[in-house]
Amino acid sequence: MAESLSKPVQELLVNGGELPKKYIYKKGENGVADASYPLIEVPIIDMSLLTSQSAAGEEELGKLRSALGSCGCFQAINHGMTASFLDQVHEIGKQFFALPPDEKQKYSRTVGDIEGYGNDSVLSERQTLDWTDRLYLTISPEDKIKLRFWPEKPENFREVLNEYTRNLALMNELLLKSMAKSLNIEENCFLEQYGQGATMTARFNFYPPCPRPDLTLGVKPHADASSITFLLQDKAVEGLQIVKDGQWFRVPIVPHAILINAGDQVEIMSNGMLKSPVHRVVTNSERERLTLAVFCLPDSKMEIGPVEELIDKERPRSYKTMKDYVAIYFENYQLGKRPIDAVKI
Ligand SMILES: O=C(O)CCC(=O)C(=O)O
Ligand SMILES: [Fe+2]
Repeated sequence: MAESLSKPVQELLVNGGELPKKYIYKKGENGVADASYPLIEVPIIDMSLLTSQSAAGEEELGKLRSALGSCGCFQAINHGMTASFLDQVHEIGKQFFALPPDEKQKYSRTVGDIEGYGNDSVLSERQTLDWTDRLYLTISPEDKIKLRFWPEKPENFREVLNEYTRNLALMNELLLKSMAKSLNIEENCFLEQYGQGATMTARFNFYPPCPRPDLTLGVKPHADASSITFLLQDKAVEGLQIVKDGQWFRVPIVPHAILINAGDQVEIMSNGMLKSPVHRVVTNSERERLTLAVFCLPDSKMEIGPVEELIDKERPRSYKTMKDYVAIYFENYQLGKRPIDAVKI
């Protein structure tokens, strides 16, 4: 079936009316039970300690390894960005979604492209759509940026997003090295698989209030195709949930921390020692929620696979080596499969 575009979620219920069927899961089918879910304790990691040669530095590397090896995520603090700067990053997203529909539509994505403003791609008639509108942008490298999708309002949008990108690019490099060190392998092992054409993409996720949280999902369960994902959560409104040991948990908000999770490509490169967690977003009937996810992706022309030093008798190779994991990801995602299973041995 050819892809079709649908009306922004934000505009669906402005004049009242019924929740459209294509957003509705059958009772219970969205997996959201009536009972509330427990909060998970997400480890907090002090980024400034990761480069320290001290005992505290060693300890932080140990925490990093155990966080990514168990729940697959952690809250990064002391990351070098001020609270007021992160508030600005959040604000540019909020202000964009608050613009009149005509203004936002100037940046609409087109059929077959994921970049730009829009909502879930309609790829099959049976698909249940996510209750969210998005603004999806390539933010690095510069020559892959498509400025026609970058809002001109608010005025500081481009400047703020560029500065955020520069900060996260440095953090990505620091983390890839720290992850390698924490696994006692040469610090450039993961970076070497990155290549020259590595990219970063940003996705502003806007979740309008939804009258039936029991029948919808903000984002259906998935793990990320990235190597590393940086999530700037909404400071005031919860919604993210994560699977650990087969159970769903709510992810707490830590204001001005960046929630960092391993994506599938780190799980693959680390031969499964670091985990790409399955997560979803639930809706709520009262408050809108805005988050910004930034995905770091290795060069699609590079071969990605488990680092040799992490393969041995006790831990045999668990994943194939491949190029362009993102393409494999979307092919399988559309078929309703967990993409990483397609590259498991
Ligand atoms: O909005 C969130 O809390 C998470 C969004 C997410 O999982 C994604 O954009 O991949
Ligand atoms: Fe995600």
